[in-house]
Amino acid sequence: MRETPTGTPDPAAASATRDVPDATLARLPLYLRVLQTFADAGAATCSSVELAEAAGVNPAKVRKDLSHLGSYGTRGVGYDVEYLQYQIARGLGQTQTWDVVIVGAGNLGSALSTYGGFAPRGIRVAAVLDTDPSRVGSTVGDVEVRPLDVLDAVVAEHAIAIAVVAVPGEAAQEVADRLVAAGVTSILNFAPAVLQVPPHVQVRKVDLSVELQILAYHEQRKAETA
Ligand SMILES: NC(=O)c1ccc[n+]([C@@H]2O[C@H](COP(=O)([O-])OP(=O)(O)OC[C@H]3O[C@@H](n4cnc5c(N)ncnc54)[C@H](O)[C@@H]3O)[C@@H](O)[C@H]2O)c1
Repeated sequence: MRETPTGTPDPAAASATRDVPDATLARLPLYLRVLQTFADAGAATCSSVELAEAAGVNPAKVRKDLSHLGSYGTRGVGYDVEYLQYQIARGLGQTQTWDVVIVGAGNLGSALSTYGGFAPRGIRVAAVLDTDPSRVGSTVGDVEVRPLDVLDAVVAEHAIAIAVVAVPGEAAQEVADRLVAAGVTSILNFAPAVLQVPPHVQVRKVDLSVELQILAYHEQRKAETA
């Protein structure tokens, strides 16, 4: 069981995201940001319409998204802002700290490990590993780059379930195999490779070039219709 930042086991957090669709999960951080602006403005409650307008989502979708977290609001009153913030944070696993390991301490791995935006969301880079002896022993952010050989020990020591793959495409499958063997069950893959993993392991692939290509496509369409 992972622990909350205060060290208290949080069983509710472990089950909070069960059965929540990915599309809903992707909108929850947006709601969280909007709710923080409401809280900063001193609002104790908000309606689904207010939340929807501020988030740029339709109100029915907001209500459906929040119902996945067991949050239905109160008729005529709306949602309690503070409690909804807690429920969403719990749904996103942010009431607990998740230690992750980054494999590959090159341009991308280094940038990710020094990024300050993970910690507020309950993600801590516990280890950065690389096979290049010239990188091992250097420091990225607060973390010393260690050899890939310590993977098993690092995963066991920090009870790591989540890993980031930031190695060249040709090394990605071998790294994934080692991660799975070490006990990692979730992989965020940046490498240009389709990873083969057992069914109990979840892989999410990030490809910024695809995102840029989509924007380029829309720009081209705009230019064509102009
Ligand atoms: N998906 C995206 O949007 C996106 C964006 C940028 C880069 N990338 C990909 O991310 C990966 C990293 O890119 P980069 O620019 O940081 O490359 P890089 O060459 O700077 O870094 C790669 C690092 O991986 C290490 N490495 C190689 N084999 C290894 C292994 N078996 N185990 C552990 N470490 C190993 C290397 O020593 C190096 O430090 C590449 O596959 C690249 O194509 C993806």
